Amino acid sequence: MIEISGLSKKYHTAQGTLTALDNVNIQVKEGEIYGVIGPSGAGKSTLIRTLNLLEKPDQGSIIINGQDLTKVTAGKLRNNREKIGMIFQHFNLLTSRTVRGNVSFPLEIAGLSRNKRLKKVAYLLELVGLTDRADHYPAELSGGQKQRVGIARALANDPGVLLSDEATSSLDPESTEAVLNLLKRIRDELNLTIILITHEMDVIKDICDRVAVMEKGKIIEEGKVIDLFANPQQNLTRRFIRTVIDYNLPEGLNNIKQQGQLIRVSFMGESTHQPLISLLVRKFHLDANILYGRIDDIQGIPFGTLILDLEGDDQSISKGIEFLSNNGLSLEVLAGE
Ligand SMILES: Nc1ncnc2c1ncn2[C@@H]1O[C@H](COP(=O)(O)OP(=O)(O)OP(=O)(O)O)[C@@H](O)[C@H]1O
Repeated sequence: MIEISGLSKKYHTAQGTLTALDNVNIQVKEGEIYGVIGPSGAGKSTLIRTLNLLEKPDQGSIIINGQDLTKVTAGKLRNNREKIGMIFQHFNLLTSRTVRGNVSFPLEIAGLSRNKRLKKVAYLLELVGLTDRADHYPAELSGGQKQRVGIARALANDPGVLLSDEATSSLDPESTEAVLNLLKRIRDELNLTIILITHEMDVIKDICDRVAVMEKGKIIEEGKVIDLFANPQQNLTRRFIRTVIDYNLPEGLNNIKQQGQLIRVSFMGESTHQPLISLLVRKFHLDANILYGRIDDIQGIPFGTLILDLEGDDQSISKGIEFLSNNGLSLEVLAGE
């Protein structure tokens, strides 16, 4: 369990004081993949650097398994760092070492015997599917393979926590999928806790259990990924969601003469199995014209979006909207007559 409480960090520059982290509170459960998403400058890297013990926060605590990392003395820093693995956007591999040499490096620093190192490296390369590349140099690998070396190296000292800093941002879609699948697999096999920072909502949608949305150093929204998709509260969250699920009315439909009240309905899981729209029409004597609809898949859960043009008297429309809302659908009124 990771408990980040009241974390704050200011930078004092010639231009003035900049608040990079502003009272950040996050709890991550063991074995969870927790995403932090935000635009450039939101404070994501600063958050990772404080978790990584590369920077001290001005205030707050980071408690991992009962120990407050912000209170760790210099002598114990290395021990604690070993328990937190890290992977990077640009891999940070040693170009003059082979794949084997790169994965072996943290074990050499930890003082493991040659025999033990060889065994451990062989196990790690097997785990990430790179046994046949052991004697290659980083320059001879694809981006996805380089990141898998980075993952093997990060796992060398058996960390309980893995920090991922934009680890798929410079990869093509196929390699991104392979790396994300690998992260999911090692989480399952090793019961790792993963904190992942990204500016890509696709990554959050694919592998995160929960997510925090960051803006200007603050967490502005937080929750289960599926709940955030179904019912985003903040404009920034909606903007991120629209990068993966574009639920705006397609352009060609913008000119259609709307007859009644336009609403966007989002539904997921159980509610996709109920005939709520036909119930709405029958119960409240409304006409519902479906202008647009799509069903996406979020981590195996169907997530649907419909844009309806509801026609009827005002009171029936209000009651109908209430009915949909009471039945677990998330609604947004787009425009009225
Ligand atoms: N060492 C530093 N000195 C001064 N200001 C800094 C320093 N590091 C970060 N900042 C500032 O703190 C704010 C948060 O930066 P941070 O790098 O954490 O954001 P980010 O969300 O990771 O952005 P990006 O996605 O572009 O990497 C920014 O306004 C940045 O300019």
